[in-house]
Order: sequence, then C-alpha cells, then structure tokens
Amino acid sequence: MTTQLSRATHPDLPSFPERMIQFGEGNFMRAFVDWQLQQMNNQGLFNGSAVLVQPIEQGLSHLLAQQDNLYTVFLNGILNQQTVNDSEIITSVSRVINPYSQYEDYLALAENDELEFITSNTTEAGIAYNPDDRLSDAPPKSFPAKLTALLHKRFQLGKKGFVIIPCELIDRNGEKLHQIVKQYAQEWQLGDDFLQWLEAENTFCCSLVDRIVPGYPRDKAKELEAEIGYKDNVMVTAEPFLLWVIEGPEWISERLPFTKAGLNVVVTNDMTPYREQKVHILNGPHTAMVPLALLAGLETVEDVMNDDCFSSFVKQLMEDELIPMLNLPKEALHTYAEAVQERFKNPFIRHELTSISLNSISKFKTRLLPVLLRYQQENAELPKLMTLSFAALLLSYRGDRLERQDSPEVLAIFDQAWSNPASFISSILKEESLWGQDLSKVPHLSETLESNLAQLEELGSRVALQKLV
Ligand SMILES: NC(=O)c1ccc[n+]([C@@H]2O[C@H](COP(=O)([O-])OP(=O)(O)OC[C@H]3O[C@@H](n4cnc5c(N)ncnc54)[C@H](O)[C@@H]3O)[C@@H](O)[C@H]2O)c1
Ligand SMILES: O=P(O)(O)OC[C@@H](O)[C@@H](O)[C@H](O)[C@H](O)CO
Repeated sequence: MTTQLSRATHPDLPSFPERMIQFGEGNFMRAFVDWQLQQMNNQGLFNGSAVLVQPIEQGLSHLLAQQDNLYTVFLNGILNQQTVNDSEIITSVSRVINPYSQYEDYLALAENDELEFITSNTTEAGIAYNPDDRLSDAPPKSFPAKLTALLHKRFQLGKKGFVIIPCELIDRNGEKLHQIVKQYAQEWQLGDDFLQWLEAENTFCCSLVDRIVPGYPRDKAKELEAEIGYKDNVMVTAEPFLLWVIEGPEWISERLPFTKAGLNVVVTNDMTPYREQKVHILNGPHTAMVPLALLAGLETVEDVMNDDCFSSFVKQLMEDELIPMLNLPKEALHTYAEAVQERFKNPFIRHELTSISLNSISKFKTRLLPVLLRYQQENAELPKLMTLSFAALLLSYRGDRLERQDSPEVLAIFDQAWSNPASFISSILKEESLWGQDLSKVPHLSETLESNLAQLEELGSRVALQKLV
C-alpha cells in the first residue's frame, strides 16, 4: 500500500515563516499563487509561506492537514513549443485555518508582524456584500466581512496594514473588495481613525489571473501516485503557462519578487490592456468555437485544435478579426495569440466544450460582441467568422438543442423568439436585455445572420466554415 504524503515521509522538506494570508484553499490558488511562492523560495528570493483561510464552512482544510499541508502540483502541457511534464511537492503552505471552527486563530493572524500580503480567490461569488454580517459574528459569512474583522483587529493592535491582491475573475476585483470593506467599516461604525488607517496603511490592488487548472486528476490519480511513490489526496494538475497582472505601485515587484524569479508576473499602473487581451484573444475564441464545433460533433478544445478546418477558424479569427480591432501593440498580441493556440492544443487537459458553453450568451456579449461591432464600424462590413459563430450560437439556443445551458430567463427569451422562426432573427436581435442594445440596427447583421443560419441548417457547420477558412 502506498504511504500518504506528509512531513514524516519527506523529512527533509523545508518550512518557511508565514508572510501571506490567502483566502481560498482551492485548486486554482494552490497551483497558481502557492506554486509561485514555491518558485521564489526555491531561488531564495522570498523565504515565506502562505497561511490559508477557508472562506466557507466546507472545504479542504482537513485533507491538507492530514498531509501536513504538503501537496503535489503536476504541470502538464506545452510551453514555448516544449513539452512540460513536471511534478513538485509544494512546501509554501504553512497551514489552513477554518474560521468556522478556529475563529480565534483566524483573528490572531492580526498579531503577526511578518504577515504582509493578503491574496484571495473565493470564486466570482465571493467578493459580495452580505447585509446580515456583523462584527460580532464568529465568523461573519462573507469574505469581505471576514477581511474587515481581521483588518479592524490589526488596526486596534496599532500595526501596519497589508498589500491586498484579490485574484477573483471579476472586473476591478481590488476596487470592489476595497469598496465593500469600507461599506462594512461604516455600517459597523468602526470609526474615522480606522477608515484613515485603512486608506493610509493598506494597498488594495486589482489583478488578472490566467492559468488553466483542471484540478484533482480523478481519472489518472492512481497512475500518478504509482509514478511519484506516495498517496496525495489533494494533488493538482495545471498547465505550465501562467500570467498574473497586478495593478499597483512599482514597489510590489520588490516586495514580491515574482519577476526576479522568472515568473510571468506583470506589475502595472493599468491592467486594462491585459484584461482586453485575455478576454478577447483567449476567452473570445473559446466562446466562438463552442457552438460551431458542437454542431459538428466535436467534444473538446483539443478536438478543435486537431481539426484542420476548426483550427484554421481559431487562427483566422484571432489574426483577421480580433487582433486588428484591439488597441494594443500588435506584436505582443500575435505572440499571445500563438501561445493561446499552443495552450488550446494541450493534449494533457480534457477541456470540454460543453463546460465552456455554460451561459454563452453573456460570454458572447462581453467577449465577442464589442469586437464585432468595432469591426463593423471600422470596416463597414461584418467580420465573417465571428458572424457565422454568432449564427451558430443563436441556432444552438433553439429549444431542440441539447447543448444550450443558460438561465431560465435567457432560455425563455429564446423560446419566445424561436416560436416564430420566420421572425426569429429580427426579434432576438431587438432583445436589449441580452445584448445591452438593439442589434437589429447594425447594418446588414439581420440578413447576414439569416443567410448564415440557413447555411448552417442546410450544409452543417463544417461545410459552412470551409467556405470561409
Ligand atoms: N481552474 C481554473 O482553470 C481557473 C483559472 C483561472 C481562474 N479560475 C477561477 O478560480 C475560481 C476557483 O477555481 P478553483 O478551480 O480553485 O475551484 P475550487 O472549487 O478548487 O476552489 C473554490 C474556492 O472558492 C471558495 N468558495 C466557493 N464558493 C464560495 C463562496 N460563495 N464564497 C467564498 N468562497 C467560496 C472555496 O472555499 C474554495 O476555496 C473560479 O471561480 C474560477 O473562475 C479558475
Ligand atoms: O471560466 P469560464 O466559464 O468563465 O470561461 C471558460 C474559459 O474560457 C476559461 O475557463 C479559461 O480557460 C480561463 O479563463 C483561463 O485562465
């Protein structure tokens, strides 16, 4: 029987003082932030660990504790045309506090002068205001309320503040977290001195994260354990690529020397271009490929990239329709687009198209529609590939299509519009609740979508696409 990973099985592994508090013990944070702390420690550049705080009552704290907070990260994929298949035991997590059973330990973190940084990833739902939270709760329910309680304790002790870098995938995450903390400070009447300390002593940064982390390799765990020679219940698989853009003062790069350690971390005073790049060049093609590829019977992103017709679609979409419309340095965009195509080809990751298709209408609205409209305005014609993908998306939301996964409100709007196929395009384009504007006014969009829809139904998506790529 294989022994479970622990400090007893690996007595020579190093330990580091706690320098970071991290809200979230999930797969992403452990393969992204903690993996990066490990790389800095390996090079003697940080000498620190993260103490993890479990944001909700149920979590992984007990599984990590059983392994003395050690776990393995497997990096599998292709980076700069090289195949990477690495594994490493991560020693940069000191412990996990569950504030639901260890609230005193949680608040005691305020006493430690060595703790300088706070990071978080509590999913898109985590940075939210909960009106029922009180300072006297042990713990308050929401992440921002828990954080406010900790910051208040720190202030009461007369200590310095923190550099706070949330990683949640919401726009302007740091500003939103900051704003909710201030809201609790006011509602809980924590006083002007606390508010002044909050502003003067703490630095809230916005950040953008990018690394595909499929998580625990359920289908391959036994095989991997045989390879590493020990049992690990919280192992994580991830792609080798990463990007972390932190919007904040330059001195962050010195206090957190990621770049010095060779990590792809950018500290900037404006992260907007990076967000534009990632949302339009990575998430945009993901969203565009899904309805066309599902109509053709493909299942994964890898299937798309191994198919000549569909991979040409992805490449041309990026090069001819997306990159020319982004107001960013073109060379960097082309390099990024090539890297994204390599990542999409990753043979070690099974990325299901149906998982990307969830809530495709809102994804289309933010990731593709702004570029489609810009293209139409600048060129006085529609981008052909994006418009065909839009038609496939509309078709994939017809009541008989199994792939549609969206909110009941969105599906009801489509069912109503599809109830009269002859007027479907004109009525769905008028739905401002879906698109934020009346798209029936966009020159030639209605008739192009009508014709694309007819082609998709008569010829199928592969043949319709072959006419364009
Ligand atoms: N996995 C990826 O490839 C990837 C890549 C980039 C970004 N992300 C983002 O990271 C987030 C976490 O992904 P993961 O793969 O680590 O998932 P996970 O399930 O392993 O971890 C989820 C974490 O979020 C916390 N959480 C869940 N619901 C919460 C809530 N309502 N309030 C506060 N905290 C909550 C959990 O306690 C846990 O720490 C996702 O929202 C995802 O959008 C994931
Ligand atoms: O996570 P979603 O569902 O919003 O989007 C699906 C993918 O585009 C997304 O998960 C990317 O793979 C990820 O954003 C890469 O960092």
